Parts: sequence; structure tokens; C-alpha cells
Amino acid sequence: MVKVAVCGAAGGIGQPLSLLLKLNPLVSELSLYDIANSAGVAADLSHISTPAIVKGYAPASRDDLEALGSALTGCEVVIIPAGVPRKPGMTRDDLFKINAGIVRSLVAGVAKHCPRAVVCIISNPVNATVPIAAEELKKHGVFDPKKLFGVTTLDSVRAETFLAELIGAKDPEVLRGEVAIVGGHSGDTIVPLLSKSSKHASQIAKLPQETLKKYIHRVQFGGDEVVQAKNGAGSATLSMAHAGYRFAELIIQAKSGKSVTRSRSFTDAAYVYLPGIEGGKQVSQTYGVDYFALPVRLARDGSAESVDASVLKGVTSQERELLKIAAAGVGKSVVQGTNFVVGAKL
Ligand SMILES: NC(=O)C1=CN([C@@H]2O[C@H](COP(=O)(O)OP(=O)(O)OC[C@H]3O[C@@H](n4cnc5c(N)ncnc54)[C@H](O)[C@@H]3O)[C@@H](O)[C@H]2O)C=CC1
Ligand SMILES: O=C([O-])CC(=O)C(=O)O
Repeated sequence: MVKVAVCGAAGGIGQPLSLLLKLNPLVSELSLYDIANSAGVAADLSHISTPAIVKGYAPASRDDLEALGSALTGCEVVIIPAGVPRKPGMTRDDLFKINAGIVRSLVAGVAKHCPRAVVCIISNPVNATVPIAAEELKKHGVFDPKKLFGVTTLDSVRAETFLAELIGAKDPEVLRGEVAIVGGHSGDTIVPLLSKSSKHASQIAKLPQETLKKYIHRVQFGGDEVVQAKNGAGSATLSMAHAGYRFAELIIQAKSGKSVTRSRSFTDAAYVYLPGIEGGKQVSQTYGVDYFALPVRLARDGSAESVDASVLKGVTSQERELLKIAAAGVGKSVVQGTNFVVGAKL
């Protein structure tokens, strides 16, 4: 049984994500932290007849850190979807100004109150907020690279859904894990490696080049479709709650002793600190970046045992180009995120 915290639990992602977590019988307690309405969301979810005990926490004032401490104490998994979402015309990078500080303060709470927890960062721009989290954890002397994940599962979910449409697969679930998504989580840092698909390679090979090009672009910019359709009311929330839960569920299952292995024993990709995880160092050297999304294998404590660097071998020349572009974009965000903490005065 696992105690899980959601920080930003009353938001567009936080509410449905908390609902999905409440439905998981392996969750013993759900700590819902938000600066607004967490009590209401907790009261609502607490009426659902599943084992998880649900408690809501909110700070009494801007300087109140006690509620965050109470929410995080004893938590083994912390999921962070706190922060502002995009509006049409904005890039994820435009969110940095507000979300960088939010993520930093929440992760400081993790460092103090549950330093051994597995932390999943959803708040954008993920390419930069994960380095912020890493630097903040380092500052407190509790950084374990194996326990920090940037959640990029929505890119995999989209890749599977859009590919199912193209090859006429009625149930996109059959494509789960079929398209390795690597790089980062924004625009051209997202790289779907179609050449790595094994079971559906012949169907993919029949698709015209132009279709494949459009497919890659749609996976990279899928978030924009939702931002535009919501027209000022935010970005993906429901599909993100599903995706965030899909990744968190793997961690919860691993911690509960359930097998989470899928094809090639690697699960969904996540954005991680490469030098700290088996298999990551060489990718870091090859692409000149410390962070990259790669398929991860989870250990029994829900941490990253290793990353699957083999997906980057034997790619097509077009994919190699995409990887170079992604690495350049990720590199810039990593510098921005790192400097936010390292360069900032205490
Ligand atoms: N990683 C990914 O694939 C995706 C990431 N996102 C990102 O997730 C974030 C949240 O998106 P939404 O839920 O749609 O936004 P939202 O505005 O609906 O919810 C955000 C919640 O965070 C709370 N919050 C703000 N500051 C806080 C703090 N200091 N402590 C605790 N809670 C705080 C707000 O009160 C609000 O309830 C955005 O940054 C968005 O860009 C969105 C979709 C996909
Ligand atoms: O597009 C956004 O801003 C939200 C997001 O990360 C996504 O939907 O992939």
C-alpha cells in the first residue's frame, strides 16, 4: 500500500488524476495539496468507496509552509501538476516565469518532509522544471536521480492514438509501448522513433512519407490542438490525468511488488537525469545533454533501475536529425532550469 501526494490537486489535471488514484486499491492514503479548494476536492473524493484515505491540505497564508509539510510527510510518491497552463499563442517556455518558482517551492517541501519519495513532475515546461527540481533536491543533499521523473507519458499516449488512426487499429492499447518517445516534452524536442516499432513495422512501412511527416508533427505539437480547442480555458487536462496516472500506476505497482515489465522489460519513457541512471551516461555524452526522455525500467521501489539507450541505436537518418534538434532544445531548457536554482540567491 502506497501513500501518494498530488500537489496542485484542485486543478484541471489534479482533480481527475486524484480521482484515478483514489480508484487504485494499492493507494493507502491520498494527500491532496493545493493553494485553493483542496478541502472540497478531498471531501468529494473521500465519499468514494475505495480504501484510500483522502485528506486535503491548503496553506493558511502565503508564508505558511506547515500545510505542505503535513501533506508530504510519509508520502512515497509525489506527483506535481501545480502551476499555470498555456493559452493560445503561448509556448510551454512562456510558463517558466510562474511555474519555475512553484515547482521549486514544492520540491523544497519534498526535500524536507519526504526526501525518499519518488517525484513525478507534470508542471511545464517539463524540460526545465525537472532540472529545477533536481537542483533543489541537490541543494538539500537529497537528490536521487533514480527517483525524479519528468512525466512525458502524454506524448506516448498521443503517439499510440494517432498511429492507431493511421493503421486502422481499433484499440490503440495494442500499440502501447510500440513507439519509443524520446527527447523532451515540447514541440521539436519530442521525438517519436517509429523505426523502433516491431510488431507494426510492416503496417508503418506502407504509410506514405508525407503521412509519416505529418504524424511526427502531430505528436510533437499535439498539445497545441487542445490549447486551441479550449480557446483560452487551458491545455490538456483529462488526457494528461490519464497519462500521469498511467505512469504513476507503474510506480505504485512496482512499489507494491507487482510486475510492471512490458515489451523489452522497459515501461513508458520519462524525462530523467541521465548521468545518474544506468544506461544514461553514454546518451548524455553522445548528445551533450544531461536530461532526456527515454524508456525506463523500474526497480521494486519504483525508482528508475535503468534507461533503454538501445532505442537510439540504428535509427533512420531522419530520426537522427530530429534527435539532434531535440538535444539542442533540451540543452537550452536545462541551462535555464539549472540557473534558476544555482544562480538564484537563497
Ligand atoms: N507534462 C505534461 O505532459 C503536461 C503538463 N501540463 C502542465 O500541468 C500544469 C497544470 O495544468 P492544469 O492542471 O491544466 O492547470 P490548472 O490551472 O487547472 O491547475 C493548476 C493548479 O495548481 C494550483 N497551484 C498553483 N500554485 C500552486 C502552489 N504553489 N502549490 C500548490 N498548488 C498550486 C492551482 O491552484 C491550480 O489548482 C501546467 O503547467 C501545464 O502546462 C499540462 C498538460 C500536459
Ligand atoms: O500543451 C500544453 O501546454 C500542455 C502539454 O504539455 C501537453 O498537452 O502536452
